[in-house]
Amino acid sequence: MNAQTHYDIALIGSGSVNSFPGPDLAGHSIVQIDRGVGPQAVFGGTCLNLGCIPTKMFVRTADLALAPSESAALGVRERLEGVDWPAIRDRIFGRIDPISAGGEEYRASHEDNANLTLLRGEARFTGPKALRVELADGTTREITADTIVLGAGSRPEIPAIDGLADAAPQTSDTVMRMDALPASMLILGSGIIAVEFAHVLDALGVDVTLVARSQRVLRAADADVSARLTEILGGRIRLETGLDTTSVRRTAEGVELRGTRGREEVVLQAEDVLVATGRRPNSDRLDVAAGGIGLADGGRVAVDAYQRVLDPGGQVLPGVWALGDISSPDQLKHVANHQLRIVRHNVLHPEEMRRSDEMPVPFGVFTHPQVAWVGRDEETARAEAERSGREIRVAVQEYSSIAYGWAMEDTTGFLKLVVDAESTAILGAQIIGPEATSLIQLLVQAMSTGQTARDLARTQYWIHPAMPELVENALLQVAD
Ligand SMILES: Cc1cc2nc3c(=O)[nH]c(=O)nc-3n(C[C@H](O)[C@H](O)[C@H](O)COP(=O)(O)OP(=O)(O)OC[C@H]3O[C@@H](n4cnc5c(N)ncnc54)[C@H](O)[C@@H]3O)c2cc1C
Ligand SMILES: NC(=O)c1ccc[n+]([C@@H]2O[C@H](COP(=O)([O-])OP(=O)(O)OC[C@H]3O[C@@H](n4cnc5c(N)ncnc54)[C@H](O)[C@@H]3O)[C@@H](O)[C@H]2O)c1
Repeated sequence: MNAQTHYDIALIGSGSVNSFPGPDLAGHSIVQIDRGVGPQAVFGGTCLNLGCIPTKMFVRTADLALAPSESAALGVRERLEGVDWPAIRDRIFGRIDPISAGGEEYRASHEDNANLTLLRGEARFTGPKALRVELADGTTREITADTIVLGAGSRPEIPAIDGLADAAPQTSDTVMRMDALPASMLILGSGIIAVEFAHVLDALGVDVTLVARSQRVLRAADADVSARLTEILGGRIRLETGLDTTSVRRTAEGVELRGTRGREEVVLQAEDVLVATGRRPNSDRLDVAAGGIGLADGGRVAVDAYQRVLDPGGQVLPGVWALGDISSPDQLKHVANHQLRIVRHNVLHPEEMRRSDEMPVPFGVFTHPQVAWVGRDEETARAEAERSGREIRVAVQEYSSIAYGWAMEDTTGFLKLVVDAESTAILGAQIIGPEATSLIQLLVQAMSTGQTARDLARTQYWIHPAMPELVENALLQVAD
């Protein structure tokens, strides 16, 4: 076993925490420990290699593949002549893989990183602020550090369903690099990953069946939005809602999923199965208990609003910080990036620390149509208003009521805006429809800067006839 090496700063991970080093830390000794993500244990974290970036490149491709089925309503006859899966996959990873490799090379050997040691392997706590790193070559290193920043992320959770793990299901870690598209795919789960991949695979010609325990997909969204998406996806793919999966088996033809709906037994078959039932934080792989670290719900590392790690008694563990999926209830890249900036600031300026929880967190779901939201849904806002004795106002604006909606011939999209009736403070907004993930940003900005619906509607020109008129018209409903 090697002697213990002490560093000023230990960083765990190469996703969001990879933005921690910088020229202003040149006088500090830093060790960055990274096991890598996915089957190839690649550098650079989930978003770049297995998450946001490749999925959205697939989604853009899928949107184009869907165009012929949508253009008919505008009097344009188009035909999809084919889908070249290897070309689609290799365009995407041909761009991403060199970025991952270049990022690793930069950390490992560029002079900018002369004060940084990169260890490719798995870190585990052996004591408070003490880590053992198992390197890829089987050797180990013992590390201690004054400051430890945990950015170890999360991984797909395979639920404890009879036979599922043995059936070697696809997950988001593997599905984007398949050798060939299957003819049919079962998707287990109905959250964000499930609805994004349902769109991608269906648009590329796969016969998709989505298996949901609940009656609606994307239940994290407002009930009306979730119901609308369920209706729309139900017109494109086979939706098996209200189904409790009891077993999954590999068969000679592919996979067989058995489940129950009430007293009815349901058997579904497909060439492959994709599991999208949530992601679990990697706190177990780090053995955080040995480091004296406390856990919050779902295996998350417990942190306070300054991203300081807490012990099991809720006390701050000095010098230990966490960010991103390992500690956050919102497993989103923009949240991880924001928390990275907060941690970096707080480590460098302990006398003027910043909180990480002062802005509303927006969600953008890149299915088809897109869904996005920020703040409260209608049901939550109503319940809160009832408790506080305040009143809310709700505006619903259909895309079909604005000029650009006519141009798009959109018949299903809408924005729902919830405001405080008196002040017109924006409490929440939900959008389902084209460019929802961009349109929501107007409302994210207003909520983050404290602009009311009245201010936002009346203190600027709104370009006519552009899509933001959807937002303007909803604001005008509540801004009198
Ligand atoms: C399919 C998919 C699509 C997504 N799309 C979006 C999207 O559109 N928008 C969005 O905002 N978010 C999206 N996300 C979520 C987003 O990818 C994550 O929230 C974000 O990447 C988390 O960043 P992180 O730095 O916390 O963790 P990661 O980027 O996962 O980094 C964790 C790092 O820790 C390392 N590590 C783990 N355990 C150890 C250990 N014991 N020792 C050493 N190293 C270790 C890993 O190698 C990795 O480098 C998506 C996720 C998935 C799976
Ligand atoms: N566009 C984006 O921002 C984006 C895209 C993809 C992923 N992500 C992040 O990744 C996280 C993980 O995504 P996800 O879709 O796996 O999780 P999720 O939490 O969005 O959805 C999980 C779904 O699986 C269901 N489920 C859980 N156990 C089940 C079981 N045994 N049988 C059937 N269904 C079961 C849940 O009811 C839920 O519908 C998301 O929470 C999100 O934060 C974000």
